[in-house]
Amino acid sequence: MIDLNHVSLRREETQILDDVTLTVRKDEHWVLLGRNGSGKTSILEMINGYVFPSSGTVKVLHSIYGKVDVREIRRKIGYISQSLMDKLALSDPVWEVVATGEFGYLRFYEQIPEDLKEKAMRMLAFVKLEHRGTHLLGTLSQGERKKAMLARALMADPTLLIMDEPCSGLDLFEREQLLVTINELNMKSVTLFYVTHHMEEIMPLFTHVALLEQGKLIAAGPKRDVLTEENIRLAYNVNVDLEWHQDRPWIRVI
Ligand SMILES: Nc1ncnc2c1ncn2[C@@H]1O[C@H](COP(=O)(O)OP(=O)(O)OP(=O)(O)O)[C@@H](O)[C@H]1O
Repeated sequence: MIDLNHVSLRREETQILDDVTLTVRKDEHWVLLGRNGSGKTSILEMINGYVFPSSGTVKVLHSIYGKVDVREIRRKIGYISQSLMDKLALSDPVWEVVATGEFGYLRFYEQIPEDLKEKAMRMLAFVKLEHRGTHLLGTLSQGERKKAMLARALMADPTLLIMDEPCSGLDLFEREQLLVTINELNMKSVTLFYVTHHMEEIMPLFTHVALLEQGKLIAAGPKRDVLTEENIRLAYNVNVDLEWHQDRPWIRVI
């Protein structure tokens, strides 16, 4: 699904990524963790083909970037981020915003076919937001907007779904609701690549974790191997106690 092979990224004097090698296979769901400025967004932008490495190769969905039309690959990638959320039209009905995901548009300027509306409503039902379908996006709570964005990403039936801090800004209730919906994505044949600052968001469906520190991967692999108190101390320079509860990691700073 994703193959980063000895990837480095430099911008002027800054070494943003330093020899990152990471393989994400089908049927795995990954979480990328790391401190502010460790290079997480840079990795996501590389996977989306918006940024090219200074050295190394990026292979996504069996295609090596630089040798293919990245727009073709992007059609199979769902990307959920705050910057995308900021571009969606708050004055449009939710179902219409969701339907734009079919083509990757930001807005429709023509009549929308009825079958597309029905599909958008089905995606809204999957994220349990059908009852808000005819409301305007701007009237939804932050959590509902994130769910709408997830429904929009699912319209194109992505092979890979990248989520950049989808729970940021959500209260406990909204966050848990969104996480339950994300956990239900294991019913679909989509590979998840999820960035967060909060380890308790690592829901049971996630299988693997990668830990970045100052542009270097310090650990990557099955979640219980990577999420150790020692690795967390190395990545965050904080001593923690770690416990697993209902297959989610919970940490306590000590
Ligand atoms: N175009 C650029 N030119 C110079 N430095 C850059 C550029 N883009 C990113 N950086 C630097 O690279 C580092 C990694 O940035 P990146 O946004 O990938 O980190 P991040 O882990 O996503 O951070 P956060 O958790 O705060 O979102 C940061 O120090 C950032 O300032």
